[in-house]
Order: sequence, then C-alpha cells, then structure tokens
Amino acid sequence: MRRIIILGSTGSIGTQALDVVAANPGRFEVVGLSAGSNRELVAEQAARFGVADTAFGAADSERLVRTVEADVVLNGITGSVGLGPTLAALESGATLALANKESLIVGGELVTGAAAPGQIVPVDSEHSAIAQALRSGTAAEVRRLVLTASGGPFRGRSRDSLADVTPQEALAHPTWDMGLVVTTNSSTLVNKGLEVIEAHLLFGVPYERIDVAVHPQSIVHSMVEFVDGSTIAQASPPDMRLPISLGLDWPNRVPGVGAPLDWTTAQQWTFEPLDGEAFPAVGLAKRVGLAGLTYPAAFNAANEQAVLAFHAGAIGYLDILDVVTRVVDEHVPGELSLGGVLEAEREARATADALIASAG
Ligand SMILES: NC(=O)C1=CN([C@@H]2O[C@H](COP(=O)(O)OP(=O)(O)OC[C@H]3O[C@@H](n4cnc5c(N)ncnc54)[C@H](OP(=O)(O)O)[C@@H]3O)[C@@H](O)[C@H]2O)C=CC1
Ligand SMILES: CC(=O)[C@@H](O)[C@H](O)COP(=O)(O)O
Ligand SMILES: [Mn+2]
Repeated sequence: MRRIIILGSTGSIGTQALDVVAANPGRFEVVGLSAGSNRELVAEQAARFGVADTAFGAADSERLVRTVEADVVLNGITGSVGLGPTLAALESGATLALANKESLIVGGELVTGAAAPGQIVPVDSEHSAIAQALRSGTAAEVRRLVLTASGGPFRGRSRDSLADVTPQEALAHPTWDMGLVVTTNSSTLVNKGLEVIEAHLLFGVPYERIDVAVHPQSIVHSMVEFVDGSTIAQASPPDMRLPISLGLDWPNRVPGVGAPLDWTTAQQWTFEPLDGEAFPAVGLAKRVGLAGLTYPAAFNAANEQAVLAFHAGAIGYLDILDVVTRVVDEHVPGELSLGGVLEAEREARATADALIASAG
C-alpha cells in the first residue's frame, strides 16, 4: 500500500487523484491533504479518506510534507508557490509525482539537483507520455522529443483577431477540463512553452531537439523520435487519471484507470505545425530556457500576474504576452539559488504589475 500526500487536493489534479484512490481500494493510503483556502472540501475529503493531517497554503503544505511520512507526494498546487513543497518532498526522500510544473521551471537545476535519479515522476500528460516511451530505452538513443499541443480554443486564429477575446472564451479548452491558470496558459500556448522547459529539465534533451506539434484531438500525448528513425508515441483518450495513476504508482500501471481508445469506430488524428506568429509563447519560452539562471522564474511570474489581471478585467488578452515579453526583456538575471529565484520573482511580479497598471 503506497502512502500518499496530495497537495492541491481540491483542484482538478487533486480531485482526480482522489478518484483514482477511491477506485482502487487497498492500493493507496492517503496520509496528507493540502489546499489553498477551500477548508470545507478538504474537511470532506479528510473524513472520506480517513486523513488525519491537512494543511492550507504553501508554507503549511511544506510543513505537512516535512512531518508526515509518505512514499509519494503528488504536487497538484497551481503556480510557482509550489516550489517550497516540491523541494521539501525531494528532501523527504519520497517520490515526487509532479503536476506543478511551475516549481520545476522556476527552480530549474535547484530542483533537478535535489532529486535522486527517478525521484521525480512527471504527471503532466506530455511528460508522462515521454517517460512511458522511454521506459525501455536509453538517453543516447533519443534524437528528439515532440510535445503535442491541442492548440487551445484559438487554434487557426491570427494574432490580431485575438484582441477582444474574453476570459470565458479563453477558458473554453477544446479537450481538457483543468484549472483556470493552466487552461488560460493553454490558450496562449504559454503552457506549451513551460512544457518545453519542463521537458528539457526532466529528460536532459537540448532545446534544439525539442519540438512542438499541434494535435487538436489530444490523443497522442507526445512522442520520442529515436536515432534509427523510429518514433514511439503514447496514445490514450484525454483523461488525466492515467498519468496521475502512473505518478502515484510508478512504474506500475493501474488496471482500468482509464478507458482505452476505441478502434472499432472511424477516427482521425491530425498534426500541424505551430503558428509561431500568432502564438509567440513557445519561441519566447525557448529563449528563456536557453538563457537559464532566473529567466524562467521571471517569465513564469510575469505570466502568473498577467493571467490573473486578464481574468480580473484589468488587461486585454494580447496584453498577457506583451507583459511577459517586456518583463523578460527587462529582466536582470540573478544566481540560481532559492533566494535568487524568490528575488527574481518578486521583481518580475512588480514590473508586470506596473505594466498592467499602465495598460489598464
Ligand atoms: N488540471 C490538469 O489537467 C493539469 C494540471 N497540470 C498542472 O497541475 C497543477 C494544478 O492544476 P489544476 O489542478 O488544474 O489547478 P486548480 O486550479 O484546479 O487547483 C489548484 C489547487 O492548488 C491549490 N492551491 C492554490 N494556491 C495554493 C497555495 N498557495 N498553497 C496550497 N495550495 C494552493 C488549490 O486550493 P484551493 O482550491 O483551496 O484554492 C487547488 O487545490 C498546475 O501546475 C497545472 O499546470 C498539469 C497538467 C494537467
Ligand atoms: C492535460 C495537460 O497535460 C495539460 O497541460 C495540457 O497539455 C493542456 O493542453 P494544451 O496545452 O496542449 O492545450
Ligand atoms: Mn500538459
């Protein structure tokens, strides 16, 4: 029985993780739950799963991870505020089932350097797909990684045509039902940019060998191309319970966790290149990833501020990327230490807030 702590238990990832636990009695024991502020739902979850230890906020989540013994910590918190809990989970020696991509991206080598080999199991669907494709291979056999992107609700649109899109339109993701920030990031393609950096950090493949292909059906979750010209793709209906279950029980597969593809009906899987003019976020993220140091932290922090400002009605949709680009351009990088990252984030958020105020 694996003892698991679920951070962000009230969100999309957290509630689906609890679905997996409930559907597999005797396989997992939930020993800790945390959330931001939703005390009512956490109390309900704790009663249902018999959990004694709960926490609220990032610092308390960190405390939970440091004090409750667990085999796996699932980090399903949104935002770079998940960095402390991610580092605490790695220090505890537990497996880190990582949905909170922001903590890896802002922490970079601080996070990978704190992890033992195999200690981080990716939950993000693309990175889970790559980890599955690499299960029997070696890094030397990999020629390139291809991350698939749904293209979001605005696929096929020109940049100019996006000026007046509303928060409601940005949240209409074509294939996934997720939290507000990651859904908005999917629409701007910032999510895919963050995922390129995440793939580089997790799998050690250089940026020039990480590509993005737009695949609107979200059935092929990513691919690994090998040196002999073979490509292994992982395919399944879009359902996060599959990568979550792998994160909780790696390397075991949990029987029946998701429905398989139906090969008895006609279907079409399509792939197209990313329109980098309409969606400059992936190019910007690669630039930021290559620059390293605290650039990814500044990129992510500016985006977090801009996304919230867009949903608050303070800026327009195109302002999101404009703010992020300006913050990155003005960023003076610091050293990659915990203090350096926190300071870079503080500065980036302040610059972003000033730009937001002047745009509004
Ligand atoms: N949803 C998905 O399918 C996917 C998500 N991810 C990643 O997983 C992470 C979670 O996404 P998702 O579940 O969609 O997001 P949600 O917005 O649905 O959930 C976020 C969770 O984080 C909690 N939280 C927010 N702030 C804090 C804080 N300061 N301290 C502790 N907990 C906090 C929330 O608690 P409360 O409810 O109390 O506010 C909630 O439980 C993100 O990094 C996202 O990019 C990656 C791939 C797919
Ligand atoms: C389910 C998942 O992993 C999300 O991060 C997903 O990637 C969002 O879809 P797109 O960013 O491809 O639109
Ligand atoms: Mn993803």
